[in-house]
Amino acid sequence: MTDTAIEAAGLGRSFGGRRALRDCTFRLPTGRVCALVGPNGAGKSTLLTLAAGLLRPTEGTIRILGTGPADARERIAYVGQDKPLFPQLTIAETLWLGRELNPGRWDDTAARRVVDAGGLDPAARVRALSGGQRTRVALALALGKRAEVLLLDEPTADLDPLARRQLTGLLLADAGENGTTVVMSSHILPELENACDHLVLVDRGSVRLAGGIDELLAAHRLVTGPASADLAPHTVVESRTTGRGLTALIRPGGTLSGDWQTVEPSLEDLLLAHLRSPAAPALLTPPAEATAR
Ligand SMILES: Nc1ncnc2c1ncn2[C@@H]1O[C@H](COP(=O)(O)OP(=O)(O)OP(=O)(O)O)[C@@H](O)[C@H]1O
Repeated sequence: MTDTAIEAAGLGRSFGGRRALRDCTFRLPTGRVCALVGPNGAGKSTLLTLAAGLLRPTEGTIRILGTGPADARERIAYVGQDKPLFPQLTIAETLWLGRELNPGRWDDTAARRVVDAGGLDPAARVRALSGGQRTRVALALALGKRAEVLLLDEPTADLDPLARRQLTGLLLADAGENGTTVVMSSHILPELENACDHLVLVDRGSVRLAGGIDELLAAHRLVTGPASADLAPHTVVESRTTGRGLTALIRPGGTLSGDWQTVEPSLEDLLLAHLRSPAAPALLTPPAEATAR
């Protein structure tokens, strides 16, 4: 048994000489629900496909549940953005195939719960489903597999707001009951803030932040003070002069003087400040620190 779901050490992947991912070193403990965020083209899908063993690294290593992704394949469920399903099969036949491909693991109740919650007719053919309905079937297959690590690439992007909330709720309840580790990429920050307890921020192929969301937020302060005040002992992620003086997102490197008004940033404050300041140093809070091999 390992308490590490994913461990990357110096992980990188190039496509035709262009590095999509570089020098990623982080650890994700088991049982966490991890938000994988970053701008378009940051490398999130590349990281998920490396974790799923569908792509090989060109640098470094990635280990899942203490082993290589290929050896962990039965214990991983991956739902990519294209959600490949057989269009000619019905939903019932698709779930039957899931059971046949996962002997000894398949949880029919979990899979059917996802399909039934969307009011889908089991006799409907996949080719007749809408994009959001196909997403539901793909998530039903992933939950039915009873995987220990769920890798979900923008799982809710094509769902309507009600379906998004309902499916996220189902997913989290199922993961909580079974101790499943979930990694999900998304651009919908409020959804992630409510659903996730762990964060990996990728930007331009590099990991910029990794760790528990509470720990990452607690390591930062949003401060406002007079434009002349000194932030020297602290790590400044981003600073701006506004009508109210100087506003900055910092990592305190000691006690802040009385000149500053301070609040804990929101997740959005934290992410946007890091994305606007690509030169700010990366931060991995302790559970996310990995030992480079
Ligand atoms: N198979 C491929 N061949 C060539 N380049 C690729 C391939 N897959 C990804 N890339 C490149 O790698 C970089 C990272 O892409 P990736 O799809 O991982 O980003 P992403 O963070 O998932 O983006 P998005 O939020 O838009 O889905 C991009 O520059 C992309 O063009």
